[in-house]
Formats: sequence, C-alpha cells, structure tokens
Amino acid sequence: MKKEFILMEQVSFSFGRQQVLKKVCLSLEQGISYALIGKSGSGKTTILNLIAGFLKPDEGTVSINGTRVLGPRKETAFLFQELGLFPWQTVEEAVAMPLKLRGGKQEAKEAVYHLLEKLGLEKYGNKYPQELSGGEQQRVALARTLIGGPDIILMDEPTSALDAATKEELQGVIREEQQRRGTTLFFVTHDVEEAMWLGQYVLILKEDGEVEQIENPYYFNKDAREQLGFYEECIKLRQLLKMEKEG
Ligand SMILES: Nc1ncnc2c1ncn2[C@@H]1O[C@H](COP(=O)(O)OP(=O)(O)OP(=O)(O)O)[C@@H](O)[C@H]1O
Repeated sequence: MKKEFILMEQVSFSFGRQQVLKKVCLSLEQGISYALIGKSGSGKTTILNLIAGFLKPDEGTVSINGTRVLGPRKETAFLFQELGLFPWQTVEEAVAMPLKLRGGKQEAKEAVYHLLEKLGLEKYGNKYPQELSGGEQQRVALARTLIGGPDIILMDEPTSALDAATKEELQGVIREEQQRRGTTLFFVTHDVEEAMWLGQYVLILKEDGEVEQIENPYYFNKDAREQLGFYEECIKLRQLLKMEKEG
C-alpha cells in the first residue's frame, strides 16, 4: 500500500492580515518527484517554506514520515532562487560545507569530488563562485544540496534565471539524479514544460486552496521532449492554469 511521506493537513497560513493558504491538504509519497504550479501569489513558496520548517502553520499540521515538522530538519535540503554561495568559499569548500557541519573530514573531500565529477564541475574545485557562469553556480548549489544524501529536496524555481541551453542542462542533471537516487523532490515552477519534464506528478494549487494532482505519463520517457503529445499536455496544463486565473 502506498504511504504518505510528506503530509499537510488542513494547513492555513497568513502573513499579518493576508490569508495566503486556506485549509490546504497535500499527501506526497517517498521517492517521487512533484511539481507545484499555480498562479503568482497563490502561496507556492509559502508551502515550500512550511514543509522546510521555516514557517509554522497557523492551523493544521505538516508532518514528514509521521513526525510533525516544528523546524528545519537535517535530512531536508533546499535549492532556492538565491543560491546562497559565499564569495569567500571555493566550490570545494561550498559543496563540502553540509558534510563539515556534520563532522566529516577526509571522506568529505572524496565525496565532494565524486559529486563534482558527476555534475561536470571537477575542474572548478578551487574556483570562487564569481569566477563561474550562472549555470555553473547553479550546479555547484545543486551539488551542495545533494551531498548529504537528503531524503527530501525542495526547490523554488531553480532554473528560472538561466538561459535556455543552461536551463536544459541543469534540468537534465536534476532529473537524472532524482531518478537515480530516488529522492523525494518537491519543486515550484512557473514553467509548465519544466513541471512536465521534472515532475512525475504535477500539482496545481488552486485559488480555493484545493490541490489538483495530475500524473505525468512522460516522466520516465527520455525522449518526451521530442514528442508532440508532451507539448499537447503542456498546452492543456497552461489552459487549466489560465482557467484558474479567469475563474
Ligand atoms: N514575508 C512576507 N511577508 C508578507 N507577505 C508575504 C511574505 N512572503 C510572501 N508574502 C505574500 O504572500 C502571498 C503568497 O506568496 P508566495 O511567495 O507564497 O506565492 P507564490 O505562489 O510562490 O508566488 P510567485 O509565483 O509569484 O512566486 C503573496 O501575496 C505575497 O505577497
């Protein structure tokens, strides 16, 4: 039987007097990738922050694997728009940071270079973020997200600032790593095509707080982007979002 891993039950949240989420329910399984889409301002990032434990619900509960989320947990990793790479840290130091914080030393270097190699960054170990392109910086941030073997990765529009080619490259790495590692991935995007490429399920956050879940038949299809059906599904999703805005 399928079992929920991340569970939001009747979650309401307000910033001051502005109610952002009203009785939102979500049930996500372990090892699956979920894309969250919805109109601007509907509360997608707020949901991410609640699962991350950065915000607390006013009402309702968020739990992970049966334990209530009361603050950030070390097995949850994040990749947000602001990458949080420090100008004084080399790529190697940045990627090793999560392991160092947990007390790993020599193993850290090996693990870091193993991952840098996987992400095509092995030559950049001694470079600083400002010496790298936007796409390379994103891959460094992704390496830092993956290094500790998190069981959940939360991403907020991870490719929105990238040009088309770099975006595709990073999406490829994210998709491959998620499928290989079986990490639970939950990400917010404005890009319907990205949702269909990286999400095994696409979740639509609606105005009334309802979340519609659509299974993506193209998720395990490597050639999906060469198929007309893939783009037809994207158009359908875009129309659903538009109806949501108009309705
Ligand atoms: N720190 C904050 N203080 C006050 N209001 C906030 C804060 N963060 C977000 N909001 C408001 O809460 C609402 C939901 O914001 P949120 O960022 O969750 O939406 P979103 O769906 O992710 O939007 P977008 O797609 O535009 O990124 C918005 O109206 C926003 O202005």
